[in-house]
Amino acid sequence: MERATVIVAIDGPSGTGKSSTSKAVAAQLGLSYLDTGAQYRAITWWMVNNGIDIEDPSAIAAVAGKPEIVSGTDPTGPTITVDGTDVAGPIRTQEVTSQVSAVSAVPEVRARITELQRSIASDAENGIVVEGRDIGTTVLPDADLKIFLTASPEARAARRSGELKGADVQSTREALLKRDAADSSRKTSPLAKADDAVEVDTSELTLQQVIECVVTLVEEKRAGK
Ligand SMILES: Nc1ncnc2c1ncn2[C@@H]1O[C@H](COP(=O)(O)OP(=O)(O)OP(=O)(O)O)[C@@H](O)[C@H]1O
Ligand SMILES: Nc1ccn([C@H]2C[C@H](O)[C@@H](COP(=O)(O)O)O2)c(=O)n1
Repeated sequence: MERATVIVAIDGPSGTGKSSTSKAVAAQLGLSYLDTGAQYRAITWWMVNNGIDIEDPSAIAAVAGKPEIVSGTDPTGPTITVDGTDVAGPIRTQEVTSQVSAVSAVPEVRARITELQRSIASDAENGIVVEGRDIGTTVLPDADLKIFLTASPEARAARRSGELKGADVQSTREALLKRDAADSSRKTSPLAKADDAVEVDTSELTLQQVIECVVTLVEEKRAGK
């Protein structure tokens, strides 16, 4: 029998296609969509804007509860605001990207954002696709379906360089690997594949093929297979 709601967790390193895949799958299946990386970027943006010393975890922890972060979960037009300000653009700057791993490693930040993520997921009436680094392992360990996307560093760097309009592939590759290493080695809920996640290597797949693969997995779950 087909189940009414479905919770899908999609994790993986940077540039493996989590956001593109999750948005498309959610739109196709009528589910909500949550980009948890955008939430960590938003809190990092707030820390930078408020002059918080990013090198000092206790300073970050002391103010982790202050910013109000609101995520819109329509996959065709996801939104993110901090204290009512639209930060969808500013959270993608190099300044934020280079500091987000340090901010997201602070346990008080993770506790705050994890609580927000669980609340958004439980409010999603038709189900939700939630993408990030620790969704299957920590945020939603009871998700109906867990996917772990991977891709070679070369494929990921080529994709990102294309997005950044010809940025140097080698330095893009190094920056990706540096962020992955920081995200995988932090003590609190590091980037990791859940034991029961389905791993999909996207290196040789088109985005459309990855989307079809995930849609099929969700439909099988919904059908109770
Ligand atoms: N299978 C694929 N083949 C080719 N390009 C892809 C594929 N999947 C995603 N892309 C492209 O790669 C880039 C990165 O994808 P996306 O932002 O979805 O990755 P991500 O895993 O969410 O990254 P991050 O964790 O850094 O936010 C985008 O330009 C996207 O269009
Ligand atoms: N569940 C998550 C999602 C993201 N992060 C951190 C680590 C990433 O480097 C950063 C930005 O994510 P992106 O926009 O690249 O997906 O946010 C995390 O710790 N946990």
